Amino acid sequence: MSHQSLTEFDIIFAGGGSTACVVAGRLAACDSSLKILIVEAGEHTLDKPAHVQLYQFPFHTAPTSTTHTFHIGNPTPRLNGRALIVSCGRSVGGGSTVNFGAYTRAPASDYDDWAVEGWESKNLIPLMKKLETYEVQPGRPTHGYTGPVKVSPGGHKLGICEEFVRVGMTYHKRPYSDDTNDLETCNTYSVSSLILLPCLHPLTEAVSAMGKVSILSYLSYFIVVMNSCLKRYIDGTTGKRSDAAHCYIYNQAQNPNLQVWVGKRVTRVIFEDKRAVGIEFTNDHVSCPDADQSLTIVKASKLVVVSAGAFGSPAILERSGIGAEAVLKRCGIKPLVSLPGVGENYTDHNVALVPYLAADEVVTMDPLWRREESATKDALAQWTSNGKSLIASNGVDAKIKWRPDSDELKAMGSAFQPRWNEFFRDRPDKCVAIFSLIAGYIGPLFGTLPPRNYMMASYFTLYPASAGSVHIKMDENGKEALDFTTGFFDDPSDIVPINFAYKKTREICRRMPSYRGELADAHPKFPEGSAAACRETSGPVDLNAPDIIYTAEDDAAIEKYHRDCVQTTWHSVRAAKIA
Ligand SMILES: Cc1cc2nc3c(=O)[nH]c(=O)nc-3n(C[C@H](O)[C@H](O)[C@H](O)COP(=O)(O)OP(=O)(O)OC[C@H]3O[C@@H](n4cnc5c(N)ncnc54)[C@H](O)[C@@H]3O)c2cc1C
Repeated sequence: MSHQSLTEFDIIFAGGGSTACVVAGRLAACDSSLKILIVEAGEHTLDKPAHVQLYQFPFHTAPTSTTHTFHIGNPTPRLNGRALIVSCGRSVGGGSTVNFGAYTRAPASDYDDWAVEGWESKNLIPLMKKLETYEVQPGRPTHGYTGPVKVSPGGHKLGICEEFVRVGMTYHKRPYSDDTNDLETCNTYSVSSLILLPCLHPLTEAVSAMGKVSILSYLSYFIVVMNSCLKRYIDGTTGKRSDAAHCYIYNQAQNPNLQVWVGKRVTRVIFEDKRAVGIEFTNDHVSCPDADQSLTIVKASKLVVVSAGAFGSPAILERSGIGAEAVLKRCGIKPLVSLPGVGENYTDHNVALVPYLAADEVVTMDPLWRREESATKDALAQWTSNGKSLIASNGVDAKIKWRPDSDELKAMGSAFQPRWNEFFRDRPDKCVAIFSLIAGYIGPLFGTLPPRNYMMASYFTLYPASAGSVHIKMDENGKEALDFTTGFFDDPSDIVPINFAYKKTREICRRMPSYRGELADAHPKFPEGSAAACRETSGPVDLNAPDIIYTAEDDAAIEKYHRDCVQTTWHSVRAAKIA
């Protein structure tokens, strides 16, 4: 889909990622006479297995990948001198074609907090419904049933993830909920689908450990769980990823007025006075390494939309003379509009992925992620025949949107209390972090580990107080570069829930039947003789086992570990303020 016949358009989108595909696709479907151009740095994704098969998402993050753009942050003492690398999608459909495909909606209060008329949750829910076909359960008031984006459980039931939920509900004493994406529900465990029936032991534990309401919730888990699942952007019939490009653009291939130019990097927006009339672009050096870098202009009569994501959009605006005067001056760019917010307030979620050893007999994603030929062949055969199998899975089938209770808040100490009081306490739909289990290993030791089963505890904070920035700068050779400050852990309260989450998720994992110990090389380095020392074991501890007691030295090891290892959740936002 790249008819390069038109030379002048009504509307041009600078950047062809998730947002651009939805908006351009809807405009084209509404009025097919509109001449619309999407200019994208990356390549087409139409029907490419690497994009439509969800299990392949970790392969895109490899350092040699051309479907991600890698941005190197400035080294910071908060991360023990590390220069954190944050990547984002680079192809038609952007992040939606390479991401984990996890269906996670924000709570209603996130929208209401904007306090912008017309953008309250009550006005946005109808649009969210219009977007999706929620294949999971009928008749849910905040979900949609006729939209192009399919939401389903995906291909396979991962029992190991259900262990995480079952232990979480009993040991961590939180109820079960089958829908944590209704814009309200929080602090409940949710699971993929039932494999394990409750044995008497955990049920008895639950009865003694919980109040009456929790017991009812626990019981309801086993009643509703047959229908429930962690949801994914997957078409439940075909088993293919349901991304913005396939759902909004590629399905309009018959419309010659909707054009997508790939391998083109937008340099700036062209203005006449203060009216945007077109864009300037060149060949993208990653997609087309041998092509010339000459500049071309294409005109738009009605609108130019800057839709290049959290990194691309501020850079295009600044190159166009829109931004903070000091930044523009440093780069020798003539100012057009002074907008100091451009490139400021950069935020991302802070994640740690902590590996554990898992039993030989459980099903994990490891054989597929290790690209083992026979496992992949079998899974592909099943997926081709009925859209099911691990090919349509991301390996993440269990999670809790976690809010600390009073004991946990106390255990976290005073450093988090002001943030809790000011931001979370009176907003019960906002969680502090998401804990989840990944059925397999996807960390930096990928490819070097013995071929066995792994599982990873993943925890990321949802509302870090720290913020960074993304600007353009000139390097010592006079070439444009990125001046990127992640801001991670600049606010001292941000690391507190992360440190706590290590301990809590470790307690959950070591009670799971499939637990076989920690992958010690990728855990905190606890001092010699510490009770928290990590090791391989033959099985889990008892559900009632005492928690590990961490000394002050152990706590210091956990904090160092997080400063050394915390990474992006690839949820970069807020860097293209427009007013
Ligand atoms: C690895 C990963 C995992 C994620 N997991 C999830 C998940 O499970 N669930 C979820 O809901 N979200 C997830 N996300 C986040 C989600 O994908 C993004 O929030 C979303 O894609 C952002 O949409 P966007 O349109 O703002 O930007 P993008 O989708 O990033 O699109 C921006 C596009 O602009 C292009 N571009 C940039 N600069 C230029 C330029 N100068 N010229 C031309 N083109 C340019 C880029 O190549 C890109 O295609 C994940 C993201 C990643 C990367």
